[in-house]
Amino acid sequence: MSAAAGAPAGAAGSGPASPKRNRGRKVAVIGAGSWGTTFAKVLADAGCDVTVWARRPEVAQEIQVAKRNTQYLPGINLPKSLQATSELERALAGASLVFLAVPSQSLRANLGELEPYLEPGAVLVSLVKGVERGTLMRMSEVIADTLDLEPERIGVLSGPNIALEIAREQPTGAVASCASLEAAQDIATACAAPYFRSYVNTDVIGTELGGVLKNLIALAIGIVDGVGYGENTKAAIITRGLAEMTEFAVPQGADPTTLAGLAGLGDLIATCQSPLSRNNTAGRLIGQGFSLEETKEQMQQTAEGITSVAPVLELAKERGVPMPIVQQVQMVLEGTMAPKNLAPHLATEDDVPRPEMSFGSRPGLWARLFGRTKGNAA
Ligand SMILES: NC(=O)C1=CN([C@@H]2O[C@H](COP(=O)(O)OP(=O)(O)OC[C@H]3O[C@@H](n4cnc5c(N)ncnc54)[C@H](OP(=O)(O)O)[C@@H]3O)[C@@H](O)[C@H]2O)C=CC1
Ligand SMILES: O=C(CO)COP(=O)(O)O
Repeated sequence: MSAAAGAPAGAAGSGPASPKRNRGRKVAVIGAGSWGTTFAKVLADAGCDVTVWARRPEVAQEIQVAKRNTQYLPGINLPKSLQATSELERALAGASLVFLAVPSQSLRANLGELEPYLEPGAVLVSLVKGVERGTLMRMSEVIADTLDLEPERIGVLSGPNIALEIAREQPTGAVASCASLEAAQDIATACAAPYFRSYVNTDVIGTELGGVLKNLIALAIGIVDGVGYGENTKAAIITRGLAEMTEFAVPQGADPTTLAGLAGLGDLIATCQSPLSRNNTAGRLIGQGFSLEETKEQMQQTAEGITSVAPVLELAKERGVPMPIVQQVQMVLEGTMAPKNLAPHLATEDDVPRPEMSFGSRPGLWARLFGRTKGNAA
């Protein structure tokens, strides 16, 4: 069992986060889209000396000079101290922590490009919520596979973190995770801004999968919203979606309590409720009758769920885990199921109605989830 999430790192008995704690600490953010730019602001507001890398020089220039990123964060003033560049070497010079905020399908190539400039001992932290097509790897696995780093140098940070809300300094929490609890605490401390606090754990698999899987459920929510179904339907999808996320993640080594926390349920709620969510928005367009291609054309930003559906279902099939909601999302995306039929198929197609929790038929999973076998349940 991984270390349980405790008090937010850096918060114990110390009152509000103090930027002094991070003074002089050089960190880098790779990717200057909505989340990369927002997270760079969080790190700067936590007192770090931050450089964000943008692949387009004009984006780097706008952040560096005007302290704005109008394409991704309209109306947001960025901290004066925030530096930006389109040169990886400059971004990574002296950085002990490197936060990765690019789309999942480009991460492997980006890692290859940045490798020559990494400082010895630098810790890489994925902010990415996707799975690599083809390899079916989570992003921490892609990092390990590409850079051959020890687990203590690979972290993830995830949670209910809609970028624009955080850029407006609306308070929220996250989970920083690493095989080394000390490294997780270090990551959490680096981004401890007054409006952004992180809990820590060593459950990298659960923390990472929470962020990946909630996107798929948010697509389903968007679809039924686009169809015009109401709150009962959405509540059923969120609840069954969490069960589906947990049944998928736990056999892969995730701690069920992680899925019940900020990186699972918390992010699921935020993404399913927010009209700012790109996955939710993409689903809504499809529910309204747009094709997948038309939807992709309309989306200006990354909706990771669209690319994660296939690899997640492949993994689920390999492991014999039923994922009826995600399966139906795939059918709707492929055009083989009408959006209005997603919810009626929601619960089960079994001839005999079954219990809400299906872990009972798999005693090992039941024991992992609840610390006891079904037979000796209190
Ligand atoms: N936005 C959010 O609220 C949150 C997002 N995330 C996750 O963060 C990750 C990044 O998403 P987000 O910032 O929102 O996405 P955006 O679509 O807002 O931005 C994507 C960024 O990646 C860059 N990019 C695109 N393709 C490449 C490439 N091939 N090589 C290098 N850079 C590339 C884009 O550059 P360019 O502008 O030049 O196209 C842009 O800077 C995703 O996995 C997402 O799930 C996690 C938490 C919150
Ligand atoms: O991950 C997110 C919130 O935690 C952002 O969700 P979207 O990618 O759907 O916008």
